[in-house]
Amino acid sequence: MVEEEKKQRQHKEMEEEMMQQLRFKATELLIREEWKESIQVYSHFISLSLDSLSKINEKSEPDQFSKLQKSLCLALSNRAEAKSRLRDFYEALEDCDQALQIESTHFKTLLCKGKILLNLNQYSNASDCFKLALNDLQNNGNSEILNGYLDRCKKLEFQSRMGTFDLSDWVLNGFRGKSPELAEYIGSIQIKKSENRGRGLFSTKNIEAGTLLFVTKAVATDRGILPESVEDSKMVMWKDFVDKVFDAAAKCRKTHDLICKLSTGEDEEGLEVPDISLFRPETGEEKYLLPKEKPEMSRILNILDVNSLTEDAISAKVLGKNSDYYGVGLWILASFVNHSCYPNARRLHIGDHLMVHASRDIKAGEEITFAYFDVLTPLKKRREMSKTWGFHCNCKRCRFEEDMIDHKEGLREIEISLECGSDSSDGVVRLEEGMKKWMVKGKTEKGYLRASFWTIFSEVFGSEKSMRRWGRRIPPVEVVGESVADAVGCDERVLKMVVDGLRRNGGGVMEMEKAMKLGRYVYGKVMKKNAMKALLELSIHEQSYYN
Ligand SMILES: C[S@@+](CC[C@H](N)C(=O)[O-])C[C@H]1O[C@@H](n2cnc3c(N)ncnc32)[C@H](O)[C@@H]1O
Repeated sequence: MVEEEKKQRQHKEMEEEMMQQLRFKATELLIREEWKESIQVYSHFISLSLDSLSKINEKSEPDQFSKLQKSLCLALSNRAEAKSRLRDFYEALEDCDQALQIESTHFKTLLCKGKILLNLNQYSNASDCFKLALNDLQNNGNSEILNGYLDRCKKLEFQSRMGTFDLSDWVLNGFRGKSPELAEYIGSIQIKKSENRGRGLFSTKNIEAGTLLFVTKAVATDRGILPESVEDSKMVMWKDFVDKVFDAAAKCRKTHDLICKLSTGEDEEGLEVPDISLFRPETGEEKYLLPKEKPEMSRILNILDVNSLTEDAISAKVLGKNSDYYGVGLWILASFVNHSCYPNARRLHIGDHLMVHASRDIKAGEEITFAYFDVLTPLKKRREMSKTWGFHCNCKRCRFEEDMIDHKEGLREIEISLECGSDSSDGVVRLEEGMKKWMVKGKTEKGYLRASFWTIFSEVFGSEKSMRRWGRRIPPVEVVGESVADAVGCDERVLKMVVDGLRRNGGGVMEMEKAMKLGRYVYGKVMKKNAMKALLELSIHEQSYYN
């Protein structure tokens, strides 16, 4: 009997020794930031601890039980930290919850959980964690850090609720340092059926130009500065990007299910119309679930073909990056926005966030659209581009121009001379005089046509020689610019030309106000006046600024 007891004690001691060594090893790997290896060792330790705990009677061996529980809690907490570093957020949250079941106020775990929730845009849940940690006695000396996190949660929660974003400091600092931390936000929008274009995003009230419509964080992005072999590099980036999206869908049920709601380009009319509340940052399972099934690679590829956006597209603006920068990404809510050749929204890329704002005034119930390709081009070119996207754009502007080209003499000739690349600067005069002859009276319709022949307008307005020749026979730059901006939304090129023109003409306060108005169309109301002024300066000197 004594012999048996001795054997048992020896076995137990050996087991304890082994666990101690495992714990040391795992901690060492964690300190060395070898996350994967550390997770493996912690997992071994955790399963041994659970096994030992199941064999101990809590009542007869309370000290041993409590000691084991404590080290299990710490191991779960550390494994959560390592998993979160690998962005396995949902698995990490499961570990946090298990640790908190053992010790509901465990400081390290609450801090880790709060940081993960903040990353997942669950600001108020994150805030609850930091508050609990702040109340905990173990937080000795960490109050400052916790209060810092609480302030961030408060700021992001406010942004997310009110849609008040301010990029002024970052802009005025010349985009130095990390891009500002942004919340996700959903303004006055809803998803509805769009006539002949599957589903689309619609405004639920009248919206003023510049107002933010939504801010959303990428599921995944891939970016870089493009070297010489551009196409090869784009292919490598695309593969990397596909893997990241697949990985994100495999790790989280909510992401997987939302991605699966996106169009694969087939049978769009029959697709379900999801409720906008599904996309709110705080909507989500309390339990952090893995997808029911593995994502289907062929489906993901089709979805990415139809929905991924490039950051450097002409209809977008990436703040704080130089011009040879290329980025591709998937932003779920933005994937419900259809294209129009007279779009009323624009996108701004800040870090991983996409901010979409009204680039013209939008009426309640109107569909929100942005341009998938350059819309400052003639109808024929736009037709070619929408074909490569797999659809035929039948928007009001396209229908109007089709009718004009078919019935008004002279318009097709201007288009052809522009296509031939010959000196077509007289085209602006032919167009302006043609519009009088063709009885094009509306400001919007004039804006449509001027937008289509933007290239020749910019050539004439940009050349002193052409201005001397044609200048008196065409409207001033700000009239043309404003009509284009009001009809098809402003664009950086339009803005630059108008600001240049105003400056050349010695623009005063009124002119500056006009430029500021166009600036808000391009960048949205996300910065104060002085930052916008600095940005307008940059749009003029962009080349020298980045060199
Ligand atoms: C990013 S999705 C936009 C949302 C999509 N309508 C849906 O129901 O999920 C892009 C697809 O929408 C359709 N689409 C977008 N703009 C369109 C337009 N102007 N005319 C026709 N179809 C359009 C095309 O099928 C395109 O491949």
